[in-house]
Amino acid sequence: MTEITEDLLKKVIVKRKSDSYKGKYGRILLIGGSENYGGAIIMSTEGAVNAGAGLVATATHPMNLTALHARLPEAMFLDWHDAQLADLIKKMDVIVCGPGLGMSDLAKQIMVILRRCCSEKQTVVLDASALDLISEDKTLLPANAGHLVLTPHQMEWQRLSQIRIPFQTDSANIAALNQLIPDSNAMLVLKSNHTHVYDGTGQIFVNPIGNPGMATGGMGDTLAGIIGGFVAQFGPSTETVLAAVYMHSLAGDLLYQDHYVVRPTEIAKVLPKLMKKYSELS
Ligand SMILES: NC(=O)C1=CN([C@@H]2O[C@H](COP(=O)(O)OP(=O)(O)OC[C@H]3O[C@@H](n4cnc5c(N)ncnc54)[C@H](OP(=O)(O)O)[C@@H]3O)[C@@H](O)[C@H]2O)[C@@H](O)CC1
Ligand SMILES: Nc1ncnc2c1ncn2[C@@H]1O[C@H](COP(=O)(O)OP(=O)(O)O)[C@@H](O)[C@H]1O
Ligand SMILES: [Mg+2]
Repeated sequence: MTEITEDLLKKVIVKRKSDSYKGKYGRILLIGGSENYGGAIIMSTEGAVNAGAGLVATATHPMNLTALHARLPEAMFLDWHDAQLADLIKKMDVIVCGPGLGMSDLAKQIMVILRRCCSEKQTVVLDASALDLISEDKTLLPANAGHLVLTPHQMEWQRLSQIRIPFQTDSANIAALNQLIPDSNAMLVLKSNHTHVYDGTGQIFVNPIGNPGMATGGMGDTLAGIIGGFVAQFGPSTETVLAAVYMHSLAGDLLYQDHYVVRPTEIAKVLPKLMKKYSELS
């Protein structure tokens, strides 16, 4: 097992080249946010924008439009009922699906569209309801994606893997991941107070940082957006995902020094400054 270290941030977060434009930092689509869970996809989107994705679009329930744009005019919006969703998915480098998506028939249809439209050039990050929908119907897994990153908390992983929380050992988790997705391009980010990350080749990484101030609704939604934003601009490697996991907790620890509770939106807020610092050390 390998501990993720700060050095990885210096390696992954490189200085931006003068000779570049938004298209060089990745296109990302975030899908989620039903009537009751609009905040989830807004927090994910905030994670992706502040992590530096070049172009960000959000497909969500139309009632979230005003709130989304009030916080994030940087994000493009698509009504998730719109038939253009399929074409939009095809144009993206990264798709994050699940935060606040819910378990409705429409949510299932969206998963079917995602599975049909994603391709080997793309990374799909699956979180929250997307994982729960796959637990109910494994055929919804977007297996054609070039890279898949699953980000369950322990209960979501229990539903998906059928391994009860006390029995979620590294060896059991690796076996379940390989059974679910035989492709070595899949990663499992199993979130907890010490998140373990498994890549498809059997390597195990542990995140040694983070704090209980981060036990706040929306913290995982934000992480999914940060992972997506990192992959969009730094490429779909194991190191990129590990750096995103570490950066999320590092921001949390920084805030926890003088905050009793760490708000997910505050994590997103400090990202650009922290990323600047590490890019100058690279
Ligand atoms: N602002 C918004 O819009 C927000 C919207 N959100 C959206 O809500 C949707 C549902 O997601 P969810 O995570 O809230 O619910 P679910 O998957 O049922 O898990 C809770 C159950 O699992 C159990 N549990 C055991 N271990 C656990 C662990 N380590 N971590 C967490 N839970 C653990 C836990 O046990 P208990 O608390 O009862 O002890 C409980 O029984 C999803 O779409 C998400 O994106 C949220 O992100 C919040 C902010
Ligand atoms: N006690 C803790 N110590 C460190 N990190 C924590 C702790 N509690 C929660 N986290 C982090 O917060 C996030 C919670 O994710 P999740 O349960 O999916 O949140 P949500 O669905 O509400 O957005 C994970 O990244 C997890 O590692
Ligand atoms: Mg979650």
